[in-house]
Amino acid sequence: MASPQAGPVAFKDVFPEGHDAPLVDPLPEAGHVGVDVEALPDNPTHGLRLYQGTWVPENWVGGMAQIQSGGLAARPGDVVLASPPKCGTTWLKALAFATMARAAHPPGAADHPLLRHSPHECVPFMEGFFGAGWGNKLDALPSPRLVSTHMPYSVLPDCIKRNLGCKIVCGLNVALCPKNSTTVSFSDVFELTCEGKSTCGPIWEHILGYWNAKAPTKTLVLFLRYGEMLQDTVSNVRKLAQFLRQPFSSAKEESGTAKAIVKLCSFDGLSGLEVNKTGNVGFRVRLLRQSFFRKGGAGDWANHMTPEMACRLDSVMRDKLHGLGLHFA
Ligand SMILES: Nc1ncnc2c1ncn2[C@@H]1O[C@H](COP(=O)(O)OS(=O)(=O)O)[C@@H](OP(=O)(O)O)[C@H]1O
Repeated sequence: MASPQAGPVAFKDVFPEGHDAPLVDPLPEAGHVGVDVEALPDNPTHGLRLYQGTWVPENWVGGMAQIQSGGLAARPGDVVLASPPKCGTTWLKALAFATMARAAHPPGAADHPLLRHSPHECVPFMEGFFGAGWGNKLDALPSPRLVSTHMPYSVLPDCIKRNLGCKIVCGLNVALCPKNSTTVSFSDVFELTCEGKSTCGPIWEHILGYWNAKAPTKTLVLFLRYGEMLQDTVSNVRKLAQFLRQPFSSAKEESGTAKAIVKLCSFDGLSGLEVNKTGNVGFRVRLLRQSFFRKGGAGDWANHMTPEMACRLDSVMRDKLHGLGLHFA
């Protein structure tokens, strides 16, 4: 079992060249991929393309294709955070990083990386890295690596799916309450979301892919649900630590360290930091705070959506995920 003392991830390993890396648009021209990419004609502003059955921003396609074509050599200890966009990725990144790196970076430390760097800097976004030509940086990271992706299971490379020790943590907000985050953050694309044309959608396919992968494959998949995490974050961090094979060693560690991790990664804690308001996430994002820390919590959808819209989206999700045993909040 990997011990936290083995020095799993540490900030310096993620960005070896430090925080001063220039802003790089991770999205080079996708056109060079050529195959299997169709324009989404009625949504030109969002620039989504259909890539292998998934709607993705044009500038992620190149990175995805590189990962699929052998760019990434998965290793047994790799941990992949796989969540649809706007479903709690930032929080999941912070919690997983703080948990895995707790030996190198105790969560209460005054110089903890998450106080100086965005969670998106601490956990590299795979397709963005490859798209920006930084794939070799992931190669250089020591095991166990912690990376993130918005790719659905169907698009993930086989080396991750078949690697006995690879672990996937899937953040699930939408399965319980799709109207909460995705469509609020992207409220102008409500209709398209209902049709499945949302970033890395159809969103139900994203959920189904990882959900169905749990049983038959050897890949280890853990689902964490945003709503449940809001209700009892400490228990979910305990579950996460166990899944990562870095369980808290004692009740004392659990009550101290786990609670410190939760505090460090809380919405109020992270969103108030200067780095998360104006900082550099390693790639170009306009309106940083609005993108990753808009409101937090559950239920804000009611301020952005009519009851009819909410009902429609619930009904679409219920219909698509029928029989999975996933309940709606
Ligand atoms: N620490 C913490 N705790 C609880 N909730 C948090 C946290 N950090 C981010 N968020 C909320 O997550 C929403 C953004 O989703 P993502 O992080 O998945 O966005 S992204 O895909 O990485 O762009 C977005 O939700 P909304 O505010 O409803 O838009 C964020 O507020």
